[in-house]
This record gives sequence, structure tokens and C-alpha cells, in this order.
Amino acid sequence: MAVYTDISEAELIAFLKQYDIGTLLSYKGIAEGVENSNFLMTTDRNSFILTLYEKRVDRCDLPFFLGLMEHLADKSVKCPLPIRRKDGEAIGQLAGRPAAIIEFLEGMWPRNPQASHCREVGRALAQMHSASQDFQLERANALSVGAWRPLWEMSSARAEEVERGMAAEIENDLVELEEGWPVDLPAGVIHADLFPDNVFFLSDRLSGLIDFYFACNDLLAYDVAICLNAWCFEKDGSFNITKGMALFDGYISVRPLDDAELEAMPLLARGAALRFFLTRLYDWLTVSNDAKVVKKNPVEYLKYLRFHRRIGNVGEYGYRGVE
Ligand SMILES: Nc1ncnc2c1ncn2[C@@H]1O[C@H](COP(=O)(O)OP(=O)(O)OP(=O)(O)O)[C@@H](O)[C@H]1O
Ligand SMILES: N[C@@H](CCO)C(=O)O
Repeated sequence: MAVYTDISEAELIAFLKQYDIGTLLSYKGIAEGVENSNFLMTTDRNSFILTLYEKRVDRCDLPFFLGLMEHLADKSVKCPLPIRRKDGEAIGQLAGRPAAIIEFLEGMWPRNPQASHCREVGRALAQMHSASQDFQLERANALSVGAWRPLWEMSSARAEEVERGMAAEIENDLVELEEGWPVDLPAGVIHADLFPDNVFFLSDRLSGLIDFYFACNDLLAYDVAICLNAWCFEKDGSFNITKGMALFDGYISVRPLDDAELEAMPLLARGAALRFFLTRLYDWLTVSNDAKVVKKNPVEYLKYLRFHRRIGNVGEYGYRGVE
């Protein structure tokens, strides 16, 4: 359960005095999530999410994350707004952690995403990319191609505990991705973690995007590649081309992909699979089994990585262009 830091009622009531959001009625920890401590909090006015930022989030990045949410909401991209305190600040301190209060977003994330969800996600991702073109703050991607080898080196000695024979193929991926990674594709602010558990739906309509805590400046098409991995594979590890088609259709209905982005897609998808494989592998090998979070299996992403190695062009993911 992702509540690393407990808070007492007394300290929460004192914290809320800085805000104009009513009187506390109840609060409880939220089990989902792996990075931060989240609480659902209800006052006599509304429900809110209280987030305490844990050690993997750098305090210096919080103005970027929270400012981005405000910028996007202002441009009608569906995402919850951070609540500012009476003094105008969005970031406070609670139980020794940086803390923020975020609007509660109605809806549920899809446990079994369908093609219709993929289309909506594609559209919302492109809206986010377009709306953030004039966002003034910048944040480098700390988990881009240059970070993958150091991350691998932290796990490589024990990687074969997860699957024998894996190390040589990962070394080969690293070399090919480092040599071939594109640098001159359209860039901007990307979400970088738009998995199904970060997209809420009310019935079949997308109600909002959450969890901008990996957002950064990087290649826009790389964000599409992350979504291809996160949304378009079935539980048995097979790629669902109908979902791929829907994701691309939704995306290009808002922002067309240029020829260079399309050509790079198999490599970007392979890189995205490697990135999530590496962070999962590191956590798998280092986070204790009695920890408060459910660890995500790296082998799922190893399978995706192998799939992308065999892809020749973006049409094999279902891309069919503007009709
Ligand atoms: N604004 C919101 N409205 C409603 N629920 C929210 C909101 N923000 C977070 N949640 C709830 O809290 C859970 C965890 O949030 P979030 O994904 O931001 O956490 P995290 O620790 O950063 O996790 P991870 O990086 O693993 O996705 C979500 O699955 C959702 O249930
Ligand atoms: N979405 C990530 C975890 C949180 O960042 C994963 O599935 O590996």
C-alpha cells in the first residue's frame, strides 16, 4: 500500500488552516500508486487528494509538475487542479514531507482497456502535447536514453535471477538504442507515464489524466510509444493491433505525426519498453517483499521489448494515417 508517511488528524487539521477548503470530515490512505503517499480527504465542502511527495520526487521539480497541471487545466485539457493556499502557494510541508492538495477527479481507471479507451487516450495525449507547447518551465527527462545504461548496471549482476540468458540481449538493445536514438524529432512536454491507472473514465468518456510526476521535456512521439506499450498489449503478452490503430487514430485527430516520427516509432517503442523494464527490474531486485507496494513484474516489459525488435514499420502497430 502506498502510504509511506502516516499523518495524524491533529497535524492535518493544522495543515488545512492554511487553505480555504472547509473543515476536515475524514481522510484515509489510498492503496494504489508506488511513488508517493496519497490520501482521500473529505471536508464539508468537497473531496480532495492529499499527496505527500516521497524520496524519489525532487522537491525542486514540484513547481514544474503542479504548474503544468494548472497550465493544462487552463487550456481545457482534462486534469485535476492543484489547490492553492490562502497565501497563493501550491506546495506546503506536512509530516516532514513536501505536500500538495489536488482536486478530486471523478471516475475510475480502466482495468480492461478497450480500443475505445485507447482512442480517447490518444486524443488526450495529443491535446496535452499541443496545450503545453507554450508552458514556460522545463524539466529534463531523468529517465531518457542516457540513464538506461547506469540503471542497467545497477541490476545487471542479478538480472539473470529474473530470466536466464537475458543479459546479452539487453546489452545489445542498449548499444542499438544509444546509437540510433533520434535527436531531432518534435519535442515538448510529455507525460511519460500515461498508463491505464493514470487515466480516469466516467462511463466511456475520459474524465481526466493524473500523476504528472514523471512529466518532462522530451520527444513527443516517445510519449506515444510509451502509450503503445502501456495500452495496446493483452494480458497474454500479445499486441492488439486494433488498439494500436485506435490509439494512433485518436492521437492524429489532434496532432499529426510527421514522417520522421513515424519512421522512428519502432525504435521509440523499443526504448520505452526498455525504460519500464529497467525501472521495474531495479525495484524487483531491491524493494523488499514486505514493503508497502505491489512490485510490477519486469518480464512483462521484456516480452514487449522482444516484440518491438521484430517490428519493421509503424503500420505493424496499426497506424494507417489520416483517412
Ligand atoms: N486527483 C485525483 N482524483 C482522484 N483520485 C486520485 C487523484 N490523484 C490520485 N488519485 C488516486 O490515487 C492513486 C495513486 O495516485 P498516483 O498514481 O498519482 O500515485 P503515485 O504514487 O504517483 O503512483 P504511480 O507513479 O505508481 O502511478 C490513483 O490510482 C487514484 O486512485
Ligand atoms: N507506470 C510504471 C510505474 C509507475 O511509474 C510501471 O508500470 O512500471
